[in-house]
Amino acid sequence: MAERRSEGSQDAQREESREESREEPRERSIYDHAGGEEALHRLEEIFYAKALVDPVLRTVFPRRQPHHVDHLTWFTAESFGGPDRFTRELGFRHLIDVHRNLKITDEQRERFAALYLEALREAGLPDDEPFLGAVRSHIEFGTRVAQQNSHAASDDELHPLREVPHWQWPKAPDQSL
Ligand code: HEM
Repeated sequence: MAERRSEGSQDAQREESREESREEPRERSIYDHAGGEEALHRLEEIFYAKALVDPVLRTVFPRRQPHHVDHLTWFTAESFGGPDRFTRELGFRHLIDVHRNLKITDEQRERFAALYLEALREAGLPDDEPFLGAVRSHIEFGTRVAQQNSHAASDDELHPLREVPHWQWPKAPDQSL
């Protein structure tokens, strides 16, 4: 039978997790800081539910695609320093292909980014500035790449990115001194 924790040791555990949350975010991967696969999956699920009913995005997301949330989770996990499942199982070329010819408008790109940040809050992911900064820049960059690729009439017009980007923590203010 599992040993029951005494009141004292529960207090110690709570104290320990408070200590952990005070840990400098940049000391671990963005993926671990976010809460790993489970947290990112929750975020993508909330985001996708919003996108599917959004009037601005309805034309690009007319119906639920069964793999969308999983694939988005794999991509984000890999980009944030987690497992490289997206590259191993799908490959970056797949990402280019799915956005081709979508003709994403500025309004759609901006709405996609806004809903993503809304979902981030609702999913209960960390809300410290370094993490929010990393997600904002990741989504800003990613939506621009997707938009450019969605209009490319030939391969020459594609964004030059050819692999899942490895996102970094934003620079701490004191590092720029
Ligand atoms: C950071 C930006 C973005 C990332 C990381 C991303 C990633 C992905 C991924 C992983 C898929 C799944 C492909 C599959 O199921 O195999 C996908 C599909 C798709 N994306 Fe994006 N995307 C981004 C931006 C956008 C934007 C701005 C739009 C349109 C406003 C868009 C529209 C779509 C559509 C329509 C599909 C295909 C249909 C579907 O799976 O629902 N994406 N994207």
